[in-house]
Amino acid sequence: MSRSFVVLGGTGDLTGRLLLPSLARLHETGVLGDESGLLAVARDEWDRRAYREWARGRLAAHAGELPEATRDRLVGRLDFAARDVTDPDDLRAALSRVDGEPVVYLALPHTLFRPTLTALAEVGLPEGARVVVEKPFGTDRADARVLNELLHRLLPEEAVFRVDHFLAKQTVLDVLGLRFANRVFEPVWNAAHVERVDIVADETLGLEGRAGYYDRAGALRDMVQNHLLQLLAVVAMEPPLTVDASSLPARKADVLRAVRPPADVRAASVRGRYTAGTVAGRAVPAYTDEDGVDPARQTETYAELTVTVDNWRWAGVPFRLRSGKALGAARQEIVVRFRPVPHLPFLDAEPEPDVLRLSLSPDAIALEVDLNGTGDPFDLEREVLAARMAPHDLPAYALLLRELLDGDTTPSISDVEAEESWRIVEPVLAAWAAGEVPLREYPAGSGGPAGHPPPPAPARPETSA
Ligand SMILES: NC(=O)C1=CN([C@@H]2O[C@H](COP(=O)(O)OP(=O)(O)OC[C@H]3O[C@@H](n4cnc5c(N)ncnc54)[C@H](OP(=O)(O)O)[C@@H]3O)[C@@H](O)[C@H]2O)C=CC1
Ligand SMILES: O=C1O[C@H](COP(=O)(O)O)[C@@H](O)[C@H](O)[C@H]1O
Repeated sequence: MSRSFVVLGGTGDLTGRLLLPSLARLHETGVLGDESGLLAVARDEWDRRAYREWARGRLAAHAGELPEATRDRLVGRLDFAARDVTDPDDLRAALSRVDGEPVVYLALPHTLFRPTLTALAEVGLPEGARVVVEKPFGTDRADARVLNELLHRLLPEEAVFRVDHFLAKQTVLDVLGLRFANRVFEPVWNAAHVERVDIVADETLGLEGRAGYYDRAGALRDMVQNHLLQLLAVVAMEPPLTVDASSLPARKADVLRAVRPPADVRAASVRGRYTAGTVAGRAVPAYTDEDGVDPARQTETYAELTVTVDNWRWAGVPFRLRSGKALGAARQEIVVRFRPVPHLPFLDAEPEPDVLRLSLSPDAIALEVDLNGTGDPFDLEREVLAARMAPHDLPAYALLLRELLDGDTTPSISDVEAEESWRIVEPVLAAWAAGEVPLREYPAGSGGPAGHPPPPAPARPETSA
């Protein structure tokens, strides 16, 4: 049976910047066979020719490394339907354009998942269909529950793919290898040896024309509720029996169940929004001056949250999650800080405890340790044992699309995880909405809201081990 790929939200930023380039790669490698139909759906009054022109431009901008002939082969296969996907008749008409088992990808603003799945449940899907839902999975926990019910009415859980592309990033996959394929880390991977964990996703990008989605999401829903909590889950989970769809999501779900939201949201969270500034020499307007932003929504572009994982392994260890837009420096990393040694046999020395940095961009791992220096043999000096990984053959989105086209849900978020993640952030969203935590302003290009510096930068430029 042939497969078709249907993107609902086929003119959006995600489709143009990440999905089309990934599809072009997969088409080239044969994962996406020539028999597969490719259909994009959005409300724009375009025809197939106009859509192909748009797609050609997106591919030139975001997949320039692929030969033009490769990009053109994908473009030549694209079909477009100008339809409202929340309308069952429109959706039925759009789906009737493809044959075979459809993979229906909801590349839509999160507020549209419910009306779209409701329409899809009315239209129905053929045997063998799959549904892919982007993040954040709904608007809150109640909405996520409804989404899960709608999905389960349509399909078995094995045919549902809740996307979190951070799970397909190389360093995140490397955390599994590092922890579970080596003897040295796991014995110290617990509260007895780890003092704190920082999970950071600082971006230099601003809104990038995405107000339609972002202004109703904000940094907490856009990054913390999903990507950063998934990183926390991968770092903190118990060893899975096997790295597969039955074990990995279940072990992550255990961690998320154990995460305790902060009792004092005011003390444990920071909420910020950028004002006008300069990022890497580029003038950035204030968030509130961006097209489509409604300042009355008080949407945050910076979110920070500290939680604990209340289980045997992690009791008492703070996990600080932080993400912001239009910051001065881009940084994506997981930083594991170890406790000091129980007794230091070096008189007068006050070394920093060990730090393990797992960098997602670029993909690199660095262990900062204290060694006897090159000068006085009994003095301590900070050294960095570092490894930088060559890029994966496939970028994260292409890897995810390959897995979902194969029907492997190992890197998917389970229904339980999706709902638990909302449970964790909901008290924070409620406190923020009630104005209990001030919305602090920070200039674009700065380090974030004043008084909340990022975790210390690496000890010194990395050298390859
Ligand atoms: N952009 C990114 O970097 C990333 C985005 N994501 C996720 O992807 C999803 C989409 O984000 P993004 O692409 O940025 O959002 P955009 O606002 O850029 O795109 C939304 C798309 O949905 C379409 N759409 C909206 N309403 C309807 C409707 N009723 N019927 C049919 N089509 C509709 C829009 O077209 P039109 O309005 O013309 O109908 C457009 O094609 C979000 O869930 C986001 O979290 C995930 C990772 C990265
Ligand atoms: O999901 C999202 O992720 C991107 C950051 O992902 P990256 O792979 O480019 O690091 C973020 O910019 C966007 O706001 C968010 O929707």
